Amino acid sequence: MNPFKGSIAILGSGNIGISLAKGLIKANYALPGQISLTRRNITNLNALAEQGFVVSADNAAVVSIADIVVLAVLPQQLNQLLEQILPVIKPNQLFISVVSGVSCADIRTKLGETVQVIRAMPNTAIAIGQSMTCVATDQADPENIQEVIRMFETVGAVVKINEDLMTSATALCACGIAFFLRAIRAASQGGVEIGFHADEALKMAVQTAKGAADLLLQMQSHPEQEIDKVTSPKGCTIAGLNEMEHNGFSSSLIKGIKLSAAKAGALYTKE
Ligand SMILES: NC(=O)C1=CN([C@@H]2O[C@H](COP(=O)(O)OP(=O)(O)OC[C@H]3O[C@@H](n4cnc5c(N)ncnc54)[C@H](O)[C@@H]3O)[C@@H](O)[C@H]2O)C=CC1
Ligand SMILES: O=C(O)[C@@H]1CCC=N1
Repeated sequence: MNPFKGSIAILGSGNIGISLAKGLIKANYALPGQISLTRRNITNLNALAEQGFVVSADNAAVVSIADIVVLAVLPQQLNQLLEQILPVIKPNQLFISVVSGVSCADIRTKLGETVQVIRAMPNTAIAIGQSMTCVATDQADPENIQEVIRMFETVGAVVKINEDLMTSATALCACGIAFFLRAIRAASQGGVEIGFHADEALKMAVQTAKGAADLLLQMQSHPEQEIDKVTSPKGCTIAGLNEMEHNGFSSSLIKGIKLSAAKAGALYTKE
């Protein structure tokens, strides 16, 4: 892998900003000294400073020297942040926004038409190189799109999508981590009811979920193909599965994902 040579500023180093920083280091995309992390209260970044990351509360200072700027604050915190950095941005500077519900055009409206804006929607598994990241832009240059795809490919899988699907990607992939985690927790709770200690039930549920995901990834098969191999006629799997469906298992996931997507599209207020 060809490491990135420039400097990266991650503005808003909370859950996803820190996960991204850790993932990029783990993947050898950059060295800690190439990555500046900002946050309102930087004492929360002491451990990362000790690992060699540049830590600062001064967004404008780090943007003024950055080749790539990652916007990783909450949607409701974005306008104030953009006002802070507006005086120091450089023409054609590359901005990667992971902020949900904010378009490339929204960001250019605040920073000016010369900046390059690409949106990325990773998930927290980026910290261990297992993100599903969707990337979209309206008018960024192809070489910048390639660099952003390369960056996120070092920390998981990447799909380039149309920008109008970014809120859907937020629900399915970024929120999706939480949905699958809750499913694993529920399975482990079921495991406790049928006789296992909580720790062993969780371990069994986690490995079983991992096996299910890996089956699909490695066999390139459809979930129902794999389900058909488990459901013996008159057996216990189909009995359990149908009971779950009678109680709305698939329907509940579908409805939750639809609601998340609608909410993701309404998180940002332009003014
Ligand atoms: N958490 C997740 O799994 C994902 C989150 N996102 C998006 O990433 C963004 C951040 O989400 P989280 O990391 O979960 O939120 P968070 O609340 O953990 O992190 C945001 C950070 O920004 C800092 N911040 C706020 N204003 C600032 C400013 N002016 N200057 C510097 N730092 C500032 C806050 O102190 C906080 O540490 C959101 O827009 C969210 O929609 C996208 C994909 C996944
Ligand atoms: O819950 C949220 O709003 C953010 C966006 C995607 C994941 N977390």
